[in-house]
Amino acid sequence: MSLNLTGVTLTYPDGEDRLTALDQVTLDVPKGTLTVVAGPSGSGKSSLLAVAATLVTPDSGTVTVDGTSTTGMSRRARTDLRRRSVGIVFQQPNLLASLTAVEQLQVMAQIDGRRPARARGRAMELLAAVGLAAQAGRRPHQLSGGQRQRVNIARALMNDPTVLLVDEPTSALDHERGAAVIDLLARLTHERGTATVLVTHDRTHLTAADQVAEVDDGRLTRCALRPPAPAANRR
Ligand SMILES: Nc1ncnc2c1ncn2[C@@H]1O[C@H](COP(=O)(O)OP(=O)(O)OP(=O)(O)O)[C@@H](O)[C@H]1O
Repeated sequence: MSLNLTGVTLTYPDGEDRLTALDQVTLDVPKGTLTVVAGPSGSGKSSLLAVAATLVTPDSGTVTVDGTSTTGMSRRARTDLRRRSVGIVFQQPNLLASLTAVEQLQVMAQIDGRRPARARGRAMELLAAVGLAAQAGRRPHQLSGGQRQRVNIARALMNDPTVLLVDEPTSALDHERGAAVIDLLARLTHERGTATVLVTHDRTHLTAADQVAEVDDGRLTRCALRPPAPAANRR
């Protein structure tokens, strides 16, 4: 398993009381599979993603990323684990206005102290993987919303993460472009072997999932792993 949550409970302060955002959530996300987490607004989807990203420490339960339990880890160790093993795609691409598509990716490698020439090669390879090789020199304002989200996804893959966490990536896109982004995420997950968690309120995205997890009021109400399709049918 590349990502495992076991008995995770997370509460937030709520006046005199505590609000339970996640209630005893247990979820396994194997490598090379796409888990779609669906649920209504306020059900705990973003909280689940924040805990899985090790950005928020749960009150109880364990989070294991790439075989490493995060229980009792220092903040520094969690940051290192995140940089090494986790890619995060936020809802809004948050691209830097002055940088070209390829530079958006290279910046990630520079932060990690990798060699610029190698980083450029990897950035170009990833842009090609998301269908944007020809747009590598364009700045964000010269790209469509769907293309910007593709750059965002490619950027999250720069550190070759084992775990890919994606928060509502299609909220700013029309249905057709949104579906294309979800198909892309499923393909990249299978090709690159990431353990991917996609959070959405759009139930049409469930069809792309290898595993469907439904959250309601902080509880996992359904979690079903689909049998893999015959090899010939998989893209
Ligand atoms: N920082 C916080 N402090 C207090 N309560 C919070 C905080 N963040 C979230 N909550 C509450 O925790 C619950 C779960 O919120 P969460 O953001 O995880 O839901 P969600 O399913 O992602 O919702 P949405 O689809 O609207 O983004 C909600 O009741 C929310 O109000």
